[in-house]
Amino acid sequence: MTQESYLPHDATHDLKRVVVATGNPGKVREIAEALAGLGWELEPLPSNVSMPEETGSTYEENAALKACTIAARLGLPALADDSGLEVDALGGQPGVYSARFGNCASDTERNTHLLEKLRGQKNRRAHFRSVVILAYPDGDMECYEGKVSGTLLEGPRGSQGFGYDPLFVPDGEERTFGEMSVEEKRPLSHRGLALRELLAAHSE
Ligand SMILES: O=c1[nH]cnc2c1ncn2[C@@H]1O[C@H](COP(=O)(O)OP(=O)(O)O)[C@@H](O)[C@H]1O
Ligand SMILES: [Mg+2]
Repeated sequence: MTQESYLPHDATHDLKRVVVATGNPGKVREIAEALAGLGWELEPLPSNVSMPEETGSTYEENAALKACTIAARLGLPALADDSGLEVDALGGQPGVYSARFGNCASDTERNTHLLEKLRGQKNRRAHFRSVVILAYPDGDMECYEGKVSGTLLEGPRGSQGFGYDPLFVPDGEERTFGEMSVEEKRPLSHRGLALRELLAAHSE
C-alpha cells in the first residue's frame, strides 16, 4: 500500500488535537519527541477506550485498523504505528507478530525467546519496519513507512527504549537502540524515519 492509494489530505482537517492510538508507552515517547515541532496537541488514548485487536496480516492493515477505529470512536484525528522486527535467519519472523512472539508476557521474555531461537546462528541480520497511519474521523488516511537494518547481539545491552531495542545494533553504529536516548534513536529508527516523512508533509 502506498501513500498514493489514500485520499488526499484535506487542508480543512482540524489538526490541532491528535490522539496517539497506542497503549505502548515506548511508542508514545518516541512519537511525542519526533512531532514536538508541529505544535499539535498530542493526546493519549483515554483510559476508558481500548485498542482494537490486531487482526490484519500486514503492518498497513493493522496500523489502519488501529488509527481508523480510534479516529471514528473519538471523532478526532488519530495516529497509529504498527511495527515489527524481521529476522533473516527466521525467514522474516516475528514480523507483524512481534508483539506476541513466543506468547511471552514481557519484553525481557521476548528477547530471551529470540536469543534462544538464534542460539548458534551466525546470521544475525535483522530489520525493523514501521508503518504510521494518521486517520481522520471522515475516513481519510495518510500512510508513512520506515525501515532500518542492523545486527542482533547475543545478549541484551542497555535499558533505554523498549521491545527488542537492547538486542539491535543499527548499521553504522556500535551501540544498541537500548543504549540510545529517544533523541539519538529517532534519526536512525524505522519509526523515526516514518515520522520524519509525516513531519515533512505537515510542515509544507
Ligand atoms: O522501535 C522498536 N524497538 C524495539 N522493539 C520494537 C520497536 N518497534 C516495534 N518493536 C517490537 O514490535 C512490536 C510491535 O508491536 P505492535 O506495533 O503490533 O503493537 P504495540 O503497539 O502493542 O506494541 C513491539 O511490541 C516491539 O516488541
Ligand atoms: Mg502489530
